[in-house]
Amino acid sequence: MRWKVAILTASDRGSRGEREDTSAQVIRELIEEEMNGEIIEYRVVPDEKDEIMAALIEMTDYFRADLILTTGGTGLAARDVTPEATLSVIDRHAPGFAEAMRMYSLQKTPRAMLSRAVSGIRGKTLILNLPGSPKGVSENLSAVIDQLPHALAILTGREGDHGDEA
Ligand SMILES: Nc1ncnc2c1ncn2[C@@H]1O[C@H](COP(=O)(O)OP(=O)(O)OP(=O)(O)O)[C@@H](O)[C@H]1O
Ligand SMILES: Nc1nc2c(c(=O)[nH]1)N[C@H]1C(S)=C(S)[C@@H](COP(=O)(O)O)O[C@H]1N2
Repeated sequence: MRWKVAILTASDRGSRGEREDTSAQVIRELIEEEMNGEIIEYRVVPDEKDEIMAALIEMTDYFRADLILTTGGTGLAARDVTPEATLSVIDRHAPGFAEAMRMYSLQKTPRAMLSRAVSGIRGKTLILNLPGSPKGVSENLSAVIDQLPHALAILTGREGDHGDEA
């Protein structure tokens, strides 16, 4: 059993096909190489709360992802609404992941404080927000990836390929 991971990119430019989604590629590489995860669904939506919510709900309730990683829309710009969409679909908060990512990221750049990323649980799916830039994605995901197999094992009641390693 490999962990089933979905990637959701929230980006106006990306949804118009105006930019290669290198941030999603960074997520895919880290998940496949560091966690032996399988990307089961990938979607790009504009920075619209309803569209982000709908994608998160489908990835959870229909695709049954163990983990959803979002990228983009966590900053202070008017159209950045990924955290609000996430908070609208979760049943339970799991703030430790976002806290750990911000703490680690602040050692890389003071700009990390601009990320409003949140983390929480819908059903048996863990949802983590990551920033939009490839560098932000890499640094934030690296901060928590070692703990994810253990976290997902507890959340889902299953063991992944790598079992309870952490
Ligand atoms: N999915 C992505 N792939 C590659 N680079 C990205 C992606 N999302 C954002 N970036 C880059 O990260 C930086 C900050 O992104 P920001 O969230 O402000 O995106 P934006 O381009 O202003 O808006 P949007 O992505 O919503 O159109 C920018 O340099 C942007 O090019
Ligand atoms: N580790 C890390 N975290 C980071 C960054 C980064 O380069 N590295 N960029 C920051 C910046 S500049 C912004 S604006 C916020 C939000 O990014 P987003 O609006 O693209 O989601 O993430 C922050 N978090």
